[in-house]
Amino acid sequence: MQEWISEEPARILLVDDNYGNLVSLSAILEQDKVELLTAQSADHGLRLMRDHDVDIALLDVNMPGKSGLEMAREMAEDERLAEVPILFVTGQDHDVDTMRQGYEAGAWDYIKKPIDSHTLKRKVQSYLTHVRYRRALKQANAELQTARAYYQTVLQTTAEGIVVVDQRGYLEFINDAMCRLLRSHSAQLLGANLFQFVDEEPGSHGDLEQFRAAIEQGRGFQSHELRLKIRDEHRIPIALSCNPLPEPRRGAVVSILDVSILKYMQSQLEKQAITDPLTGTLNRRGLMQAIDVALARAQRNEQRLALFYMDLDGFKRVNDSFGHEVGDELLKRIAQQLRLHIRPYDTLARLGGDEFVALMESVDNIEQIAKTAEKLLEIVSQPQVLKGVNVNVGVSIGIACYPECGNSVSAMVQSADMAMYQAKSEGKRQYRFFSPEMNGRARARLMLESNVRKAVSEKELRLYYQPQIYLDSGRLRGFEALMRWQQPQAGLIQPSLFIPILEETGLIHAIGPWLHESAAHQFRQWRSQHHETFVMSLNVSALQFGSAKLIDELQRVLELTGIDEPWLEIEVTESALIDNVEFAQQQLQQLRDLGVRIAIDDFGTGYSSLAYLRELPIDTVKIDRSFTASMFESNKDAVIVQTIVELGRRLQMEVVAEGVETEAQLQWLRELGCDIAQGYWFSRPQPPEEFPFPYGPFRLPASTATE
Ligand SMILES: Nc1nc2c(ncn2[C@@H]2O[C@H](COP(=O)(O)O[C@H]3[C@@H](O)[C@H](n4cnc5c(=O)[nH]c(N)nc54)O[C@@H]3COP(=O)(O)O)[C@@H](O)[C@H]2O)c(=O)[nH]1
Repeated sequence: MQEWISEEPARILLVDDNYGNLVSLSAILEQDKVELLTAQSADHGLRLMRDHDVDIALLDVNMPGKSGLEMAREMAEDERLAEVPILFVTGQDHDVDTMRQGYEAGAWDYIKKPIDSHTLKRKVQSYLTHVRYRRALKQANAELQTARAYYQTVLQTTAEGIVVVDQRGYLEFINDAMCRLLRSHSAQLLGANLFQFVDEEPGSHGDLEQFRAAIEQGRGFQSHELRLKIRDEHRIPIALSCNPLPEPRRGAVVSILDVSILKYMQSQLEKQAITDPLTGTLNRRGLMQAIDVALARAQRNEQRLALFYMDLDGFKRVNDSFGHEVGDELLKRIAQQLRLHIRPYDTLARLGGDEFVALMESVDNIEQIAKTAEKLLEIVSQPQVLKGVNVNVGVSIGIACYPECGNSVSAMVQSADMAMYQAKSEGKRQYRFFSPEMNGRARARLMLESNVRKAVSEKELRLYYQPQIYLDSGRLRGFEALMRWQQPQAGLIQPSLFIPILEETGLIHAIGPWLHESAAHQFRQWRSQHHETFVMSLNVSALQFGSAKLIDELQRVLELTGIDEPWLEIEVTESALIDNVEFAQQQLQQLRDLGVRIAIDDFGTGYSSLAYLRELPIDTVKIDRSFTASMFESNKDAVIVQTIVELGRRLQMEVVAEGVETEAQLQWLRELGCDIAQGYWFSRPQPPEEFPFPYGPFRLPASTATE
């Protein structure tokens, strides 16, 4: 039998009180893919329909009891059965009214007996197809509803504002997040134009126009430079992304994210990157940016700019004496006071340590700048009480001006730095304007500095020795070791030229061990040839004296020589002691405990405080050679020399007169009772091989040698 249904299986209900009709209908419709349900009454048919999903029902119109029409009406009232197509099978010609009643009851069609099998099959197949389409449509519709609900949920619950706009920017859809961002309702917003809510960040590169063009031309676009205007009250930064709608729709989907927090965090990070955490002023990086901007502005407006480079004087002493907490407090206090005394729009920065920079824009003339510098000097020099202690520092200021000092950030900073250095080296607590000569000096210094570094690494430094002689006997008291630089091209270089550089670069610490060892080695060699003990004096600068390593270093040297005599003497200047008397006292005592003798160098040129002669463990006082040189010309200098000699005698300290060049000086010092002399009259400082050992005694002028 040829199959008349080519699609899915179908379930067909046949209802007829006549069993024969049921059999013949079944015979026509029967085939593999069809399941036939038969009933001989309407009620039975209804039961079957409630128990099974029926695709189509063929009902006899006239049946005893409940008719086909009544069954159809009952089906219409049942939601599940109402959609099942009904074909009335009838044996009579019905009038129009009866037919209409049938259709009203739910009939889809009529089929007349005797039944033409071909017509029946075609009709049944056509209604089955219809049923399937309807079911598929329903299914698709249900799926669509689900998808819609899904996307609706996504759209409405996302934190991103999402809108759909037409090509001119009019809003066609707006999600809840976007309504919340704009603090409005979708009903109020739909139909409005998106561009009335968007503007651009100052300094943006035309992002608003590009966004408008992208919407009009159906292109994608992204920006982080746009802002959302909220009720014309304020603006929030947004990240915006737009994508064109798929064809044939015109317009775009725009997603908008509030990035206020992100931008705030970003700005905080940027702020931190340019701020000094201790004082809250700008740091070096911030300052460089500020100078850059200020220079551009000054160029544009043809105005003068002044950069004040400030380095505190005596800050290290505060830190060493009172601790870092007080040091930090002082830096904070100074920053506050500087801020109060510069104009609100001027820039203040700390470059780390005790260096501050103030940048002043639109300054009219040099006098105004000088007045400001004087004010800054005065502010910083004010005594402060911090954590219960009195603190006093000063400041050295270097000033560089635009346009005089060039138009680059580095030129300005370097010039001000050089001028500050000049102010420091000329006595501190003052200000200096940068001058081109400073530049030349700075270059020369830089060259010298690199050469000094080379001198250390290439071992070009030497020790020369100058003898010290007892004035009563002419015997050798000892030697002062003096450093020299044997420069291959320039020859012998005096220490006043290179020792300051060794100190500023910290190289003095690197050469310390070599220097001490060389002197000790020399002493041991000479001591083995000399019949009496003598002293070896080493110069120790303020920086070396302040080093915590000095004691260990000298102990090592003493152990190295293994000579159990008080042979080692160190010469320190008054300024090295006066900087921190408490520390000096401890340091000197430790040296004394090691058996090291202490000499005060250049006595009379510094503070000459009698109190420290009493409090500090001092063995020797050296009269500065400037007094020796002028004691015959200046009565005052003669009195000073006489007083120092007298003081030494009374305090039981040895007195060494430096710079003795003439016999007359020698004679007079002997008459005064000065113990020891050192100077060219005996010998210039010389390399060790120039001294014959045993050395001395010196034959002193006859008239006085006998006294
Ligand atoms: N920290 C260190 N400082 C050192 C070291 N070596 C030297 N120095 C210091 O350098 C300063 C200059 O020293 P120098 O040029 O060697 O001058 C010394 C003598 O040459 C000079 N002198 C000695 N006698 C005379 C004289 O009769 N006339 C005259 N015009 N000059 C003379 O005096 C200097 C010795 O001075 P002083 O040290 O004060 O005793 C100098 O201050 C050294 O301290 C070093 O290794 N480390």
